[in-house]
Amino acid sequence: MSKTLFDKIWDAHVVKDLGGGEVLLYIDRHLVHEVTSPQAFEGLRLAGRKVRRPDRTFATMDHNVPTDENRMNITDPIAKAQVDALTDNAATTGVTLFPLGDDRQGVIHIIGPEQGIVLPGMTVVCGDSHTATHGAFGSIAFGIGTSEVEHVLATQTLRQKKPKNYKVEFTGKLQPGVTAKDMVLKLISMIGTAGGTGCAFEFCGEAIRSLSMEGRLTICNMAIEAGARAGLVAPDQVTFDYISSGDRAYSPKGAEFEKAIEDWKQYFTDEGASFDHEITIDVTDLAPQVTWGTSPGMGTDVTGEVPALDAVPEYSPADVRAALDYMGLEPGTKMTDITIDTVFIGSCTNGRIEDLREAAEYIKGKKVADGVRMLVVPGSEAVRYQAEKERLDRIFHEAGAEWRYAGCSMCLAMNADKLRDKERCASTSNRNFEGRQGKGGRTHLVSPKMAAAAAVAGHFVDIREEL
Ligand SMILES: CC(C)[C@H](C(=O)O)[C@@H](O)C(=O)O
Ligand code: SF4
Repeated sequence: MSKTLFDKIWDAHVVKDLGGGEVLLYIDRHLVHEVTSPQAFEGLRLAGRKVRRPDRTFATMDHNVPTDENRMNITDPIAKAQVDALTDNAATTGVTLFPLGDDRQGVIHIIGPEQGIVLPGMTVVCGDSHTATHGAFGSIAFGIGTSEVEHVLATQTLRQKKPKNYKVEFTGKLQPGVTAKDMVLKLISMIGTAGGTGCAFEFCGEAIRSLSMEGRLTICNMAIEAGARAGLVAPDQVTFDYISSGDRAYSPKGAEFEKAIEDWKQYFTDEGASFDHEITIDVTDLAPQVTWGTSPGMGTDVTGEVPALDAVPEYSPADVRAALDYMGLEPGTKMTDITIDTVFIGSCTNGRIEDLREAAEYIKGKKVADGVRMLVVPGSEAVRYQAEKERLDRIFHEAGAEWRYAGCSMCLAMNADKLRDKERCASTSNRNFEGRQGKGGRTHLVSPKMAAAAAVAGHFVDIREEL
Protein backbone atom coordinates (compact mmCIF):
# COMPACT_ATOMS: atom_id res chain seq x y z
CA MET A 1 0.00 0.00 0.00
CA SER A 2 1.21 3.50 -0.83
CA LYS A 3 2.24 5.48 2.22
CA THR A 4 3.09 9.05 3.00
CA LEU A 5 6.48 10.00 4.42
CA PHE A 6 4.79 10.73 7.74
CA ASP A 7 2.99 7.37 7.86
CA LYS A 8 6.17 5.43 7.11
CA ILE A 9 8.00 6.96 10.07
CA TRP A 10 4.96 6.77 12.34
CA ASP A 11 4.28 3.10 11.60
CA ALA A 12 7.92 2.21 12.23
CA HIS A 13 7.69 3.72 15.73
CA VAL A 14 4.40 2.30 17.01
CA VAL A 15 5.19 0.16 20.04
CA LYS A 16 1.58 -0.67 20.81
CA ASP A 17 -1.94 0.20 19.71
CA LEU A 18 -3.66 1.53 22.81
CA GLY A 19 -7.11 1.66 21.22
CA GLY A 20 -9.33 4.72 20.91
CA GLY A 21 -7.08 6.04 18.16
CA GLU A 22 -4.07 6.25 20.45
CA VAL A 23 -0.75 4.50 20.12
CA LEU A 24 2.36 4.24 22.21
CA LEU A 25 5.09 5.78 20.09
CA TYR A 26 8.82 5.14 20.49
CA ILE A 27 10.86 8.32 20.74
CA ASP A 28 14.35 8.37 19.22
CA ARG A 29 15.50 11.76 20.46
CA HIS A 30 14.39 13.79 23.45
CA LEU A 31 15.58 17.40 23.49
CA VAL A 32 15.35 19.27 26.76
CA HIS A 33 15.61 22.92 27.82
CA GLU A 34 15.57 24.71 31.16
CA VAL A 35 12.02 26.10 31.07
CA THR A 36 9.88 23.00 30.63
CA SER A 37 12.05 20.36 32.29
CA PRO A 38 12.48 21.16 36.02
CA GLN A 39 9.06 19.81 37.06
CA ALA A 40 9.47 16.77 34.84
CA PHE A 41 12.78 15.81 36.45
CA GLU A 42 11.27 16.52 39.86
CA GLY A 43 8.32 14.23 39.11
CA LEU A 44 10.70 11.50 38.09
CA ARG A 45 12.73 11.92 41.25
CA LEU A 46 9.62 11.80 43.45
CA ALA A 47 8.51 8.60 41.72
CA GLY A 48 11.96 7.12 42.28
CA ARG A 49 12.45 6.53 38.56
CA LYS A 50 15.52 6.89 36.36
CA VAL A 51 15.86 8.47 32.92
CA ARG A 52 15.30 5.46 30.69
CA ARG A 53 17.66 6.50 27.88
CA PRO A 54 20.04 9.26 28.95
CA ASP A 55 21.99 8.51 25.75
CA ARG A 56 19.01 9.64 23.69
CA THR A 57 18.34 12.77 25.71
CA PHE A 58 20.14 16.06 25.02
CA ALA A 59 19.78 19.27 26.99
CA THR A 60 20.80 22.91 26.86
CA MET A 61 19.81 26.26 28.34
CA ASP A 62 18.57 28.81 25.86
CA HIS A 63 15.39 30.70 26.80
CA ASN A 64 16.36 32.73 29.78
CA VAL A 65 20.13 32.98 29.44
CA PRO A 66 21.63 36.46 29.05
CA THR A 67 23.34 37.05 25.69
CA ASP A 68 25.69 39.87 26.69
CA GLU A 69 29.25 39.84 28.05
CA ASN A 70 28.00 39.04 31.55
CA ARG A 71 25.97 36.07 30.49
CA MET A 72 27.64 33.65 32.91
CA ASN A 73 26.38 35.71 35.79
CA ILE A 74 22.61 35.18 35.76
CA THR A 75 20.98 37.65 38.13
CA ASP A 76 17.29 36.94 37.47
CA PRO A 77 16.27 34.51 40.27
CA ILE A 78 13.81 32.44 38.20
CA ALA A 79 16.24 32.13 35.30
CA LYS A 80 19.03 31.16 37.67
CA ALA A 81 16.88 28.56 39.41
CA GLN A 82 15.91 26.96 36.09
CA VAL A 83 19.44 26.94 34.72
CA ASP A 84 20.82 25.51 37.97
CA ALA A 85 18.09 22.88 38.06
CA LEU A 86 18.96 21.70 34.55
CA THR A 87 22.66 21.56 35.44
CA ASP A 88 21.91 19.41 38.50
CA ASN A 89 19.35 17.24 36.73
CA ALA A 90 21.71 16.47 33.85
CA ALA A 91 24.50 15.63 36.28
CA THR A 92 22.39 13.24 38.34
CA THR A 93 20.66 11.50 35.42
CA GLY A 94 23.52 11.27 32.93
CA VAL A 95 21.70 13.24 30.25
CA THR A 96 24.09 15.03 27.85
CA LEU A 97 24.11 18.75 28.60
CA PHE A 98 25.54 21.60 26.53
CA PRO A 99 25.75 24.14 29.33
CA LEU A 100 26.04 27.90 29.20
CA GLY A 101 29.64 28.69 28.26
CA ASP A 102 30.05 25.49 26.23
CA ASP A 103 30.97 25.78 22.53
CA ARG A 104 27.91 23.71 21.64
CA GLN A 105 25.31 25.63 23.66
CA GLY A 106 22.53 27.42 21.81
CA VAL A 107 18.84 27.40 21.02
CA ILE A 108 17.82 23.75 21.29
CA HIS A 109 16.33 23.70 17.78
CA ILE A 110 19.51 25.09 16.29
CA ILE A 111 21.89 22.69 18.02
CA GLY A 112 19.93 19.48 17.37
CA PRO A 113 20.60 19.62 13.61
CA GLU A 114 24.00 21.22 14.04
CA GLN A 115 25.38 18.46 16.27
CA GLY A 116 23.94 15.67 14.10
CA ILE A 117 21.58 14.64 16.90
CA VAL A 118 18.51 14.67 14.65
CA LEU A 119 18.54 12.46 11.56
CA PRO A 120 16.06 11.32 8.90
CA GLY A 121 13.37 8.83 9.91
CA MET A 122 13.54 9.64 13.61
CA THR A 123 10.87 10.63 16.10
CA VAL A 124 11.95 13.71 18.02
CA VAL A 125 10.22 15.48 20.89
CA CYS A 126 10.96 18.43 23.14
CA GLY A 127 8.95 20.39 25.67
CA ASP A 128 8.77 23.23 23.21
CA SER A 129 6.31 24.07 20.45
CA HIS A 130 8.96 24.80 17.83
CA THR A 131 10.26 21.23 17.87
CA ALA A 132 8.60 20.96 14.45
CA THR A 133 11.82 22.54 13.14
CA HIS A 134 13.58 19.17 13.09
CA GLY A 135 11.06 17.77 10.61
CA ALA A 136 13.24 19.38 7.94
CA PHE A 137 15.35 16.20 8.06
CA GLY A 138 12.39 13.98 7.23
CA SER A 139 11.67 13.13 10.83
CA ILE A 140 8.53 13.34 12.94
CA ALA A 141 9.26 16.12 15.41
CA PHE A 142 6.75 17.77 17.69
CA GLY A 143 6.41 19.74 20.89
CA ILE A 144 5.10 18.19 24.12
CA GLY A 145 3.98 19.44 27.54
CA THR A 146 5.89 19.08 30.81
CA SER A 147 3.96 16.00 31.98
CA GLU A 148 4.79 14.36 28.65
CA VAL A 149 8.43 15.34 29.10
CA GLU A 150 8.35 13.33 32.33
CA HIS A 151 6.71 10.41 30.52
CA VAL A 152 9.39 10.38 27.82
CA LEU A 153 12.19 10.72 30.37
CA ALA A 154 10.80 7.70 32.21
CA THR A 155 9.85 5.45 29.30
CA GLN A 156 11.29 6.84 26.04
CA THR A 157 7.75 6.51 24.67
CA LEU A 158 4.69 8.71 24.37
CA ARG A 159 0.92 8.20 24.00
CA GLN A 160 -0.15 9.89 20.80
CA LYS A 161 -3.05 10.24 18.40
CA LYS A 162 -2.01 10.12 14.80
CA PRO A 163 -2.29 13.47 13.03
CA LYS A 164 -3.79 13.75 9.57
CA ASN A 165 -1.60 14.13 6.48
CA TYR A 166 -1.56 17.59 4.89
CA LYS A 167 0.41 18.14 1.68
CA VAL A 168 1.82 21.64 1.22
CA GLU A 169 3.32 21.92 -2.23
CA PHE A 170 5.36 24.96 -3.24
CA THR A 171 5.82 25.18 -7.00
CA GLY A 172 7.90 27.58 -9.11
CA LYS A 173 11.12 29.44 -8.41
CA LEU A 174 11.64 32.21 -5.85
CA GLN A 175 12.73 35.64 -7.04
CA PRO A 176 16.08 36.87 -5.70
CA GLY A 177 15.60 38.31 -2.20
CA VAL A 178 12.54 36.17 -1.45
CA THR A 179 13.19 33.41 1.08
CA ALA A 180 11.86 30.38 2.93
CA LYS A 181 10.57 32.75 5.63
CA ASP A 182 8.38 34.48 3.05
CA MET A 183 7.06 31.14 1.85
CA VAL A 184 5.93 30.07 5.29
CA LEU A 185 4.52 33.49 6.26
CA LYS A 186 2.52 33.40 3.02
CA LEU A 187 1.21 29.92 3.84
CA ILE A 188 0.09 31.02 7.31
CA SER A 189 -1.63 34.15 6.01
CA MET A 190 -3.47 31.95 3.51
CA ILE A 191 -4.68 29.12 5.77
CA GLY A 192 -4.64 30.92 9.13
CA THR A 193 -3.08 29.95 12.42
CA ALA A 194 -5.54 27.08 12.84
CA GLY A 195 -5.35 25.89 9.21
CA GLY A 196 -3.12 22.94 10.04
CA THR A 197 -4.82 21.89 13.29
CA GLY A 198 -4.57 18.15 13.91
CA CYS A 199 -2.28 17.68 10.91
CA ALA A 200 1.32 17.05 9.98
CA PHE A 201 2.43 19.04 6.95
CA GLU A 202 4.59 17.50 4.31
CA PHE A 203 6.34 20.37 2.53
CA CYS A 204 7.17 19.37 -1.02
CA GLY A 205 7.51 20.65 -4.55
CA GLU A 206 10.23 22.25 -6.62
CA ALA A 207 10.57 25.34 -4.41
CA ILE A 208 11.19 23.17 -1.32
CA ARG A 209 13.71 20.98 -3.15
CA SER A 210 15.65 24.12 -4.13
CA LEU A 211 16.00 25.23 -0.51
CA SER A 212 19.06 24.66 1.63
CA MET A 213 18.66 22.79 4.93
CA GLU A 214 18.59 26.16 6.68
CA GLY A 215 15.61 27.25 4.57
CA ARG A 216 13.79 23.97 5.17
CA LEU A 217 14.40 24.31 8.91
CA THR A 218 12.88 27.81 8.81
CA ILE A 219 9.73 26.53 7.12
CA CYS A 220 9.28 23.51 9.39
CA ASN A 221 9.93 25.76 12.41
CA MET A 222 6.80 27.75 11.62
CA ALA A 223 4.53 24.78 10.82
CA ILE A 224 3.28 25.13 14.38
CA GLU A 225 2.26 28.75 13.71
CA ALA A 226 -0.17 27.41 11.12
CA GLY A 227 -1.56 25.12 13.83
CA ALA A 228 0.10 21.92 12.61
CA ARG A 229 1.60 19.33 14.97
CA ALA A 230 4.60 18.82 12.75
CA GLY A 231 6.12 19.71 9.39
CA LEU A 232 8.30 17.38 7.33
CA VAL A 233 10.50 17.52 4.25
CA ALA A 234 11.57 14.25 2.62
CA PRO A 235 15.35 13.84 2.87
CA ASP A 236 17.42 14.18 -0.31
CA GLN A 237 21.01 14.89 -1.31
CA VAL A 238 20.77 18.36 0.32
CA THR A 239 19.94 16.63 3.61
CA PHE A 240 22.69 14.02 3.29
CA ASP A 241 25.27 16.67 2.39
CA TYR A 242 24.27 18.75 5.40
CA ILE A 243 24.60 15.76 7.73
CA SER A 244 28.02 14.80 6.40
CA SER A 245 29.36 18.36 6.42
CA GLY A 246 30.75 20.32 9.34
CA ASP A 247 31.54 18.99 12.73
CA ARG A 248 28.43 17.00 13.63
CA ALA A 249 29.59 15.01 16.63
CA TYR A 250 26.59 12.67 16.81
CA SER A 251 25.99 11.82 13.15
CA PRO A 252 27.12 8.49 11.70
CA LYS A 253 30.49 8.54 9.95
CA GLY A 254 32.24 6.61 7.16
CA ALA A 255 30.73 3.23 6.29
CA GLU A 256 28.04 3.73 8.89
CA PHE A 257 26.99 6.94 7.17
CA GLU A 258 26.83 5.20 3.77
CA LYS A 259 24.67 2.49 5.28
CA ALA A 260 22.46 5.10 6.93
CA ILE A 261 21.88 6.90 3.62
CA GLU A 262 20.57 3.68 2.08
CA ASP A 263 18.07 3.47 4.94
CA TRP A 264 17.14 7.16 4.76
CA LYS A 265 16.36 6.87 1.05
CA GLN A 266 13.14 5.01 1.90
CA TYR A 267 11.71 8.13 3.55
CA PHE A 268 9.59 9.69 0.84
CA THR A 269 5.88 9.69 0.04
CA ASP A 270 4.99 6.84 -2.32
CA GLU A 271 3.40 7.54 -5.65
CA GLY A 272 -0.37 7.44 -5.19
CA ALA A 273 -0.35 7.89 -1.39
CA SER A 274 -3.33 9.93 -0.30
CA PHE A 275 -3.41 13.05 1.85
CA ASP A 276 -6.30 14.32 3.95
CA HIS A 277 -5.66 17.90 2.87
CA GLU A 278 -3.64 19.55 0.12
CA ILE A 279 -2.65 23.05 -0.89
CA THR A 280 -0.44 24.25 -3.72
CA ILE A 281 1.29 27.62 -3.64
CA ASP A 282 3.13 29.00 -6.66
CA VAL A 283 6.08 31.08 -5.42
CA THR A 284 6.97 32.61 -8.79
CA ASP A 285 5.40 35.98 -7.95
CA LEU A 286 5.76 35.73 -4.19
CA ALA A 287 6.70 39.09 -2.64
CA PRO A 288 8.63 39.44 0.63
CA GLN A 289 6.18 39.18 3.51
CA VAL A 290 5.71 41.45 6.55
CA THR A 291 3.20 40.90 9.35
CA TRP A 292 1.06 43.86 10.41
CA GLY A 293 -0.86 42.30 13.33
CA THR A 294 -0.54 40.24 16.48
CA SER A 295 -0.71 36.79 14.96
CA PRO A 296 1.69 35.20 12.45
CA GLY A 297 -1.30 34.84 10.10
CA MET A 298 -1.76 38.60 9.96
CA GLY A 299 0.72 39.26 7.20
CA THR A 300 0.88 40.70 3.72
CA ASP A 301 3.20 41.57 0.83
CA VAL A 302 5.72 44.34 1.52
CA THR A 303 4.25 46.02 -1.55
CA GLY A 304 0.81 46.00 0.11
CA GLU A 305 -0.80 47.99 2.87
CA VAL A 306 -2.32 47.50 6.29
CA PRO A 307 -5.68 45.93 5.41
CA ALA A 308 -9.18 47.31 5.92
CA LEU A 309 -10.91 45.78 8.93
CA ASP A 310 -13.19 43.61 6.79
CA ALA A 311 -10.55 42.61 4.25
CA VAL A 312 -8.89 39.74 6.15
CA PRO A 313 -10.77 36.48 5.52
CA GLU A 314 -9.22 34.57 8.44
CA TYR A 315 -10.01 37.26 11.07
CA SER A 316 -13.10 39.20 12.16
CA PRO A 317 -13.13 43.01 11.82
CA ALA A 318 -13.05 43.23 15.63
CA ASP A 319 -9.92 41.06 15.77
CA VAL A 320 -8.25 43.14 13.10
CA ARG A 321 -9.19 46.35 14.93
CA ALA A 322 -7.79 45.04 18.21
CA ALA A 323 -4.58 43.96 16.52
CA LEU A 324 -4.14 47.31 14.78
CA ASP A 325 -4.83 49.22 18.02
CA TYR A 326 -2.11 47.22 19.74
CA MET A 327 0.24 47.70 16.82
CA GLY A 328 -0.51 51.43 16.54
CA LEU A 329 -1.42 51.11 12.86
CA GLU A 330 -4.28 52.27 10.66
CA PRO A 331 -5.80 50.52 7.63
CA GLY A 332 -4.45 51.80 4.32
CA THR A 333 -0.93 52.54 5.62
CA LYS A 334 1.62 51.34 3.08
CA MET A 335 3.81 48.62 4.59
CA THR A 336 6.88 50.51 3.35
CA ASP A 337 5.76 53.59 5.34
CA ILE A 338 5.92 51.72 8.65
CA THR A 339 8.97 52.94 10.56
CA ILE A 340 10.80 50.71 13.05
CA ASP A 341 13.13 51.44 15.96
CA THR A 342 14.44 47.95 16.69
CA VAL A 343 15.69 45.05 14.59
CA PHE A 344 16.19 41.54 15.94
CA ILE A 345 18.03 38.96 13.88
CA GLY A 346 18.12 35.57 15.53
CA SER A 347 15.90 32.79 17.03
CA CYS A 348 15.33 29.16 16.04
CA THR A 349 13.54 30.44 12.93
CA ASN A 350 16.37 32.51 11.49
CA GLY A 351 19.43 32.32 13.73
CA ARG A 352 21.47 29.95 11.57
CA ILE A 353 24.69 30.81 9.75
CA GLU A 354 23.00 31.25 6.39
CA ASP A 355 20.59 33.77 7.91
CA LEU A 356 23.44 35.79 9.37
CA ARG A 357 25.35 35.64 6.08
CA GLU A 358 22.34 36.98 4.19
CA ALA A 359 21.84 39.85 6.63
CA ALA A 360 25.58 40.63 6.66
CA GLU A 361 25.81 40.56 2.89
CA TYR A 362 23.17 43.25 2.69
CA ILE A 363 24.40 45.43 5.53
CA LYS A 364 28.09 45.33 4.62
CA GLY A 365 29.38 48.89 4.18
CA LYS A 366 26.02 50.38 5.20
CA LYS A 367 24.87 51.91 8.49
CA VAL A 368 21.93 51.14 10.73
CA ALA A 369 19.58 54.16 10.52
CA ASP A 370 19.74 56.80 13.25
CA GLY A 371 17.61 55.89 16.23
CA VAL A 372 17.40 52.21 15.27
CA ARG A 373 18.79 49.55 17.60
CA MET A 374 19.85 46.35 15.88
CA LEU A 375 20.56 43.14 17.76
CA VAL A 376 22.19 40.19 16.00
CA VAL A 377 22.05 37.03 18.08
CA PRO A 378 23.53 33.80 16.71
CA GLY A 379 21.26 30.81 17.31
CA SER A 380 24.13 28.83 18.78
CA GLU A 381 27.69 29.25 19.90
CA ALA A 382 28.77 27.17 16.90
CA VAL A 383 26.99 29.66 14.64
CA ARG A 384 28.72 32.48 16.51
CA TYR A 385 32.16 30.91 16.04
CA GLN A 386 31.53 30.30 12.37
CA ALA A 387 30.22 33.84 11.86
CA GLU A 388 33.24 35.31 13.64
CA LYS A 389 35.54 33.17 11.51
CA GLU A 390 33.90 34.75 8.48
CA ARG A 391 34.18 38.19 10.14
CA LEU A 392 30.44 38.73 10.01
CA ASP A 393 30.57 40.15 13.54
CA ARG A 394 32.83 42.94 12.21
CA ILE A 395 30.36 43.74 9.45
CA PHE A 396 27.52 44.03 11.97
CA HIS A 397 29.63 46.07 14.39
CA GLU A 398 30.72 48.47 11.67
CA ALA A 399 27.10 48.92 10.62
CA GLY A 400 26.26 49.86 14.22
CA ALA A 401 24.56 46.62 15.33
CA GLU A 402 25.08 44.74 18.61
CA TRP A 403 26.65 41.29 18.33
CA ARG A 404 25.68 38.82 21.03
CA TYR A 405 26.21 35.34 22.43
CA ALA A 406 23.73 32.55 21.63
CA GLY A 407 20.26 32.25 23.10
CA CYS A 408 16.57 32.82 22.43
CA SER A 409 17.18 36.47 23.28
CA MET A 410 14.55 38.92 22.02
CA CYS A 411 12.41 36.19 20.45
CA LEU A 412 10.51 36.10 23.71
CA ALA A 413 10.54 38.31 26.77
CA MET A 414 12.06 35.74 29.13
CA ASN A 415 15.49 37.32 29.45
CA ALA A 416 17.00 40.80 29.50
CA ASP A 417 16.67 41.37 25.72
CA LYS A 418 13.25 43.00 25.54
CA LEU A 419 11.30 45.64 23.68
CA ARG A 420 9.99 48.53 25.71
CA ASP A 421 6.40 49.76 25.56
CA LYS A 422 5.42 50.75 22.00
CA GLU A 423 8.82 49.95 20.53
CA ARG A 424 8.42 48.61 17.00
CA CYS A 425 10.61 45.76 15.86
CA ALA A 426 11.43 44.09 12.56
CA SER A 427 12.06 40.58 13.84
CA THR A 428 13.22 37.36 12.21
CA SER A 429 11.53 35.27 14.91
CA ASN A 430 8.24 33.38 14.60
CA ARG A 431 5.68 34.95 16.93
CA ASN A 432 4.24 38.46 17.04
CA PHE A 433 1.73 38.00 19.86
CA GLU A 434 0.97 40.91 22.20
CA GLY A 435 3.88 41.34 24.58
CA ARG A 436 5.88 38.55 22.96
CA GLN A 437 9.10 40.58 22.76
CA GLY A 438 8.31 42.73 25.80
CA LYS A 439 5.25 44.38 27.33
CA GLY A 440 3.66 46.74 24.82
CA GLY A 441 6.30 45.88 22.19
CA ARG A 442 5.20 45.67 18.56
CA THR A 443 6.58 42.89 16.40
CA HIS A 444 6.67 42.60 12.62
CA LEU A 445 7.86 39.23 11.38
CA VAL A 446 10.18 39.27 8.37
CA SER A 447 13.10 37.41 6.80
CA PRO A 448 16.72 38.23 7.77
CA LYS A 449 17.28 40.11 4.50
CA MET A 450 14.16 42.17 5.03
CA ALA A 451 15.18 42.87 8.63
CA ALA A 452 18.64 44.07 7.55
CA ALA A 453 17.14 46.31 4.87
CA ALA A 454 14.66 47.78 7.39
CA ALA A 455 17.53 48.45 9.81
CA VAL A 456 19.31 50.57 7.21
CA ALA A 457 16.23 52.41 5.89
CA GLY A 458 14.48 52.81 9.26
CA HIS A 459 11.29 51.48 7.64
CA PHE A 460 10.28 48.41 5.65
CA VAL A 461 11.56 48.24 2.09
CA ASP A 462 11.09 45.76 -0.72
CA ILE A 463 14.42 43.97 -0.65
CA ARG A 464 13.97 43.01 -4.30
CA GLU A 465 14.48 46.65 -5.27
CA GLU A 466 17.72 46.80 -3.29
CA LEU A 467 19.48 43.95 -5.06
C1 LIG B 1 9.07 28.51 26.61
C2 LIG B 1 8.61 27.50 25.61
C3 LIG B 1 7.80 26.49 26.30
C4 LIG B 1 7.94 28.14 24.40
C5 LIG B 1 7.39 27.14 23.38
O1 LIG B 1 6.87 26.09 23.68
O2 LIG B 1 7.45 27.39 22.21
C6 LIG B 1 8.90 29.08 23.69
O3 LIG B 1 9.98 28.41 23.14
C7 LIG B 1 8.20 29.87 22.64
O4 LIG B 1 8.73 30.01 21.54
O5 LIG B 1 7.12 30.39 22.92
S1 SF4 C 1 14.12 31.03 19.77
FE1 SF4 C 1 12.06 31.69 20.25
S2 SF4 C 1 10.69 30.27 19.25
FE2 SF4 C 1 12.71 29.33 19.34
S3 SF4 C 1 12.69 28.10 21.19
FE3 SF4 C 1 13.53 30.11 21.72
S4 SF4 C 1 11.78 31.29 22.40
FE4 SF4 C 1 10.94 29.52 21.35
